[in-house]
Amino acid sequence: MSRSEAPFTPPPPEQRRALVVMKDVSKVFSNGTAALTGMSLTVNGGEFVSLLGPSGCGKSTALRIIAGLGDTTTGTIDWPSSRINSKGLPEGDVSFVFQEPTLMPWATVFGNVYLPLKLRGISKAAATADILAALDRVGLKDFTGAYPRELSGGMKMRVSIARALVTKPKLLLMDEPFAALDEITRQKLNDDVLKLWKETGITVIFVTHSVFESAYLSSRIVVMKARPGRVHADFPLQTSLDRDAFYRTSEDYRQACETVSKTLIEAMDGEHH
Ligand SMILES: Nc1ncnc2c1ncn2[C@@H]1O[C@H](COP(=O)(O)OP(=O)(O)OP(=O)(O)O)[C@@H](O)[C@H]1O
Repeated sequence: MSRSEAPFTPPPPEQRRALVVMKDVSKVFSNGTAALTGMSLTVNGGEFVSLLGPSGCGKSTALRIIAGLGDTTTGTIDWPSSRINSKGLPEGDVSFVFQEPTLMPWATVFGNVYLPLKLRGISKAAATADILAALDRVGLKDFTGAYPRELSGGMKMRVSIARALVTKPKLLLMDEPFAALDEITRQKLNDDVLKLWKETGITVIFVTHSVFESAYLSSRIVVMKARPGRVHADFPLQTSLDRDAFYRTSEDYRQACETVSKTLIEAMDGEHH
């Protein structure tokens, strides 16, 4: 990537309308586990927010609740800038990418990306342009006819991202999407996701265990604390540099990693390792 590109900057104010507002959310599972308590978080349009924290601090639970994949015990989730359906969910505005690509092995790359549109009753002919555009975005337009077994782990994850993008969501929720990939593939996918974020203006909430990954990707970091899960720290991460291979070896990045790392250690203070 050339150094002449615009530096990494947070989205302009007009994009920064609240997209999702989690207010005082608690979650107690039926076995009595208090996964979240009093969690409040407002994510604005155009942000790239990483949720970071020790194992079991409720990152996935928070993401699933935002996605409507689980109820809150108390508290509310509001979508101030979305149209809400009868289930209280923002119709079509949210997509989820899991750690496992969860592709259908019997369907081609094209068929896998078609699925969310098929479920909405859209014909293949009407969906084709959007499917190809989503595959192009993740660099897979030459693999439409391939089957998942023919793809590498990174490519499978790209298909999973294309499937999430094909519905043109405002918000992309990613739960440790690259944790199972090797380091080089992971860095490549980090760059691809950043490019996607910059080019489309999509809002991302990204769950990760990695200080380095969160410091590389995010415009804002939310560090959570465990037992019960809650927000420990919430801060923006700005830099004068574009985030690319040069950024990875820059002083700005080193400082960002140090800040995130110190905050994470604070959040884990008192835990037994
Ligand atoms: N369906 C469930 N039933 C009971 N307890 C659950 C359930 N799902 C999660 N938990 C518990 O809730 C707490 C938060 O879990 P969660 O998976 O949200 O944490 P996490 O921060 O994403 O963890 P990790 O980083 O290890 O993935 C944990 O103690 C977990 O064991």
